Amino acid sequence: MRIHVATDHAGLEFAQTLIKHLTDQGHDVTDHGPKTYEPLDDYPSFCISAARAVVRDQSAGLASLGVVFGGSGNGEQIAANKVEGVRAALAWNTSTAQLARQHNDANVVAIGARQHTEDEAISSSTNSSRRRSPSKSVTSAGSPSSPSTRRPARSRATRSTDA
Ligand SMILES: O=C(CO)[C@H](O)[C@H](O)COP(=O)(O)O
Repeated sequence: MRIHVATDHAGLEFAQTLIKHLTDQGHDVTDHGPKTYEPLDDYPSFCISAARAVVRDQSAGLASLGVVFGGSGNGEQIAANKVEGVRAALAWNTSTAQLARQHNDANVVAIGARQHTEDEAISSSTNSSRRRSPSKSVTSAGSPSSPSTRRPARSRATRSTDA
């Protein structure tokens, strides 16, 4: 499957980890940037680029999905949804990622890198690439975690609403 990934500085390491994971799984991944850490970069252009690519691929009959990362995922979802033909869902656990595919036919998933561990984000991204199937089986995969561009994951009880 083709998968288009975009982020900003807040999700850069998550995005790079996911890209490696998906590439290792045999997916055809396009990185829409940013490629390097720039604390003042902003997410809209990256996310819109990925969203447009998903629509372009799907219009051509190709299996294609998008994943956009940010600190919260909120702005990234909003930006992606500006593109006609995109149905971007904010996933905050594996269940909401699955439901976004099963009930909403989402073609882009937005994930808040500062709200999750990398393992959670990869699980949500991986599961969001699966549409309703007879078995409804899901898998998740782990990955090494690197902390330099993200804040540590907090427990649900202490998690704040910052992006
Ligand atoms: O989640 C986001 C938008 O929804 C951005 O990643 C977040 O706002 C970036 O914040 P900062 O510039 O303070 O690192």
